[in-house]
Amino acid sequence: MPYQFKDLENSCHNEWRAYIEHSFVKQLGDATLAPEAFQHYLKQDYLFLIQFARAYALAAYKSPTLSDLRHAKEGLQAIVDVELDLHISYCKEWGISEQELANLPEARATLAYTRYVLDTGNRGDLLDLHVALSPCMVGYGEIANWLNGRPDTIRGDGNPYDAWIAMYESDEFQDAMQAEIRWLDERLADVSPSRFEQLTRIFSDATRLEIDFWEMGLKGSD
Ligand SMILES: Cc1ncc(CN)c(N)n1
Repeated sequence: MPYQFKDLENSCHNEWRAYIEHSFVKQLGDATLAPEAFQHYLKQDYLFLIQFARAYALAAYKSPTLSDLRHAKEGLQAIVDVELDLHISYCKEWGISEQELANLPEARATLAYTRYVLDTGNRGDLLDLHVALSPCMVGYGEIANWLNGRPDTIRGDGNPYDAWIAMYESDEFQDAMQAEIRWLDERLADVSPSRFEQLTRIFSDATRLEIDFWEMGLKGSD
């Protein structure tokens, strides 16, 4: 049976569910999240997105074919033109200026996650890098869908975090997520069991680092 992206999720089912259904996510959905926790998360996420844009640029550099290059360009564009733009205007609404964002120090959880992905991409090939990027791209789309299916989730004006959910349920983000899954499904179909084993380690590491990112937001850790 050829491997698929779903097999990566299944290989670390507990960590994946702990990431998708984290308390930070639940509180964001039912509007009980402390505003300070959200603001801390937003600031660090700006720094995170800048490093992730670099990782997509690295994917472009590592692309052997025009189609891989286009895929990397779409990932970079989704972060720079869609997510970061929305993020900056969203931060303004939460009282965080672009100037403040530009001068922030990175929290340890941000450093650990982003440098892990960049290092994995530098050491490995394009598939290693995309597997390391996938909990970010696929996870947030899945989180928006999971929140929408949860009875406790509040949508609309009654939830100050509604715009955050809207960003990740948007067609643009969901399309980018599906494109990433398709790209991975095509590549994973050809890998051997031992190669798949190596990739599950990368996927599990990146998923655990996503969990740490939520924890950093909840605890306000630097
Ligand atoms: C930490 C984190 N992970 C994922 C995403 C979604 N691109 C994000 N904005 N921030």
